[in-house]
Amino acid sequence: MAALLLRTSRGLGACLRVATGCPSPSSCVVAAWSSARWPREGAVAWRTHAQVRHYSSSDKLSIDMDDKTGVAVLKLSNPPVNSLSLELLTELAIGLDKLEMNPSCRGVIMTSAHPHIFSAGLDVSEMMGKPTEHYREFWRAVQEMWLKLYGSSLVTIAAINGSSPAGGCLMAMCCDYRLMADNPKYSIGLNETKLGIVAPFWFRDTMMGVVGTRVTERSLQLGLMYSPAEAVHVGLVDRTVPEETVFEEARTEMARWLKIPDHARQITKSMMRKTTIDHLLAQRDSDISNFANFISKDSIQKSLTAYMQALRQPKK
Ligand SMILES: CCCC/C=C\CC(=O)SCCNC(=O)CCNC(=O)[C@H](O)C(C)(C)COP(=O)(O)OP(=O)(O)OC[C@H]1O[C@@H](n2cnc3c(N)ncnc32)[C@H](O)[C@@H]1OP(=O)(O)O
Repeated sequence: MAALLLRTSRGLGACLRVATGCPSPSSCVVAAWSSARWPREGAVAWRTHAQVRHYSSSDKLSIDMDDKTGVAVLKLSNPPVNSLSLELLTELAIGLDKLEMNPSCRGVIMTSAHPHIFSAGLDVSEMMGKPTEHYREFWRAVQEMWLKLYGSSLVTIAAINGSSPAGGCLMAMCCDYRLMADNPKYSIGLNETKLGIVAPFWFRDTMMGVVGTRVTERSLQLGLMYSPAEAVHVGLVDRTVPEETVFEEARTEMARWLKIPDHARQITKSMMRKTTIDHLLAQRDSDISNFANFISKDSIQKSLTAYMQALRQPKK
């Protein structure tokens, strides 16, 4: 059973089942079955070039999987700023799920198709002037993307080739390793308080896992955005590299991680992240209600409107 699990159902939950004994054999069987049926008909457009398979059901995200190296490249492609709309979040969760189920996939490099911006974070327009049901659906999609990325058993490397505020920083922090272009014009951080909103506990926990409690407390309260050099200094980014080499450096870093036997690395990763994941899973519905209530408040809607207006002003 352990060997079967490792090959077929590889989320971090499955890794810990291998270590501790599988409490849910039926879910393991379902995962193996859906893996065998992937890709689902109609859901995915396929092209095959030698050993590189391109699959995507959206023009906002491209995923190229190289069967020979076991490395997939996931590129965000939602102009102008790769904001995380409901559609893109949904595509991300589906794409990550497919990679997780693909037995030849061992690692993912996440990057942006657009120069200068990794991701502007959550699409603010999804959080403004919409009915409560929309906020609930949107927030569930944010949670789902986080669960898939933070809970991935694959090696995940963020090749941060531009600015990465808020939800963009969250995605990067979910990865196992972060490389950032050394361009001082770029910045990264959780700036939620500057929009008058509050990063939820699982954003906080993710950041604490990367930079520790003190830096998280200061960064979150002040909504700090860090230059690439500052981000390395506080441990938010592992290293900066010349802008034109971000992707190649990510590949080299990936090769280093792939030298570690998958099962040992996966179980270790699972041990590190399981408590944080379980915390959200236990409070998923109340977290959605909290978000929907908070974001619907008039005062918060006014704050977001003012922030977006300021963003639209010509830059000095
Ligand atoms: C209770 C809630 C808890 C958690 C919630 C939220 C987490 C989040 O992720 S909230 C989103 C926070 N994001 C930001 O604050 C980023 C804001 N954007 C920027 O700082 C800059 O746009 C950026 C540095 C990314 C890029 O700068 P520029 O290249 O100079 O582009 P522009 O600023 O001119 O923007 C172009 C265009 O995009 C619109 N935009 C930018 N960010 C967003 C966004 N996050 N959502 C929606 N739209 C966004 C911007 O308004 C411009 O629009 P137009 O003026 O209509 O062209």
